[in-house]
Amino acid sequence: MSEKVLQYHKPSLQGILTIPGDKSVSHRSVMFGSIATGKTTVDGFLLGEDCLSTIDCFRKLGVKIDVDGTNVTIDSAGMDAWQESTEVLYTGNSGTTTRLMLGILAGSNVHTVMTGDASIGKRPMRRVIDPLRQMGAHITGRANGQFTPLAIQGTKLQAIDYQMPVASAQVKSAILLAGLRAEGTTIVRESEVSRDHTERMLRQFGAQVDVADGVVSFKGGQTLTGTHVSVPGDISSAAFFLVAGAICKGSRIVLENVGVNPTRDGIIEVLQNMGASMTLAHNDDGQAEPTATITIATSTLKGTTIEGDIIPRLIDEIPILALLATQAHGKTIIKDAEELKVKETDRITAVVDELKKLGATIEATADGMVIEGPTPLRGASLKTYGDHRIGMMGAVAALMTDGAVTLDDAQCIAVSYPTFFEHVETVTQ
Ligand SMILES: O=C(O)C1=C[C@@H](OP(=O)(O)O)[C@@H](O)[C@H](O)C1
Ligand SMILES: C=C(OP(=O)(O)O)C(=O)O
Repeated sequence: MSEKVLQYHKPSLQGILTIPGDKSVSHRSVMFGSIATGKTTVDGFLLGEDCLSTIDCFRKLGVKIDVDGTNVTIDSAGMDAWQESTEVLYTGNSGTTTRLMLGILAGSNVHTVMTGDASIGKRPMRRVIDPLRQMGAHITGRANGQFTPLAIQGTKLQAIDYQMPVASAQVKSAILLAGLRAEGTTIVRESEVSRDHTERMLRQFGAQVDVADGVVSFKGGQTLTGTHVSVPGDISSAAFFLVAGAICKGSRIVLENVGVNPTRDGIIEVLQNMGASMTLAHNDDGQAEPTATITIATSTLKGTTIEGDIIPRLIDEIPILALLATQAHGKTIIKDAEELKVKETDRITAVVDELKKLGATIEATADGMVIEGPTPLRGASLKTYGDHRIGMMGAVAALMTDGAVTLDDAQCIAVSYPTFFEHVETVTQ
């Protein structure tokens, strides 16, 4: 654990930031490149610890992966060429790595054992393993497969027609990746659409995927061919600076290369609804994942309600949106977000407890929280719970407080945004 004391004296934020690569897309670029036959080149890769865990897992299966700055090259002879690892595949803090790997490994021809850190050891895996078992997967783990460590014996799979019980791109993606090796057409039905990076990337690697009215159909037995992937900037990382720019007095910052995939852009809609001074310039570069340059300035904000099908489009942004709401006039209600309880930590409890220490008026509900603003924030000692997004929420709050904010563990931020504090320095100078 690395404690960090943050004292910024309420700066005005100015400057331009290029937002680092999207975590979801970076993971998938390595996974798809390792499954595909031939060479895959990736630019803009996120060098966050979670994505490095994904690289490490595939290297242990014998895939050749070179990292040169944010350029990654994956050379694979296809998944039938993978070798059984004598070592346990270690997924660190990454739910995305653990859950998508389950789908991939279920239909492979290798036996693997996979585990992660203490946080991963508490996150539910049956949501993925249940549908995979219906497809014929052989997976065992603690509590009948609910928790890591997990053992996966790759085998032949059959397609399923699956109605998603929760809005989760990790569950959807695991099923689709297993479906690649399954006999028949795999169908995943979503009542609320979750991020669609897997569907987009399958097409980039040459597969055919049909999507209509929340129903994804994918014929098994298709092969993937190596290609080039350009990773957009991560809107979930940009979120911290969007909020910082909106709530710090006298600020105007420009965020370049922000991924604005419509299944991820809920925060833009919320900022607009709350009255933020924000403009978007879309880049018309024909990439699989759309990007934009976003300019944000200090804003007079009003409270809002965040609920229903926008939740999957901003699920990882809720901690920082809660901080934003402490500076908005009136009440902000966040509901339908019980998924927050099964992230790196219980993010409802963590957000409410830590923002209260800063003086916020905030209460937890069964499926979200209610925040009343605007409230001046004061310095305090905060816990991150080892959760990168709680750590960054605390660091952005420190830009507004009179006294210092101390984070008990700032190292956890490197999971998704290793250059976060450098970027804070850039805009506070
Ligand atoms: O598929 C992905 O890359 C992700 C999906 C989301 O999780 P769920 O699928 O559990 O909602 C999100 O919270 C996570 O940060 C990344
Ligand atoms: C929930 C997150 O990631 P993961 O599920 O991959 O650990 C996140 O990045 O906020």
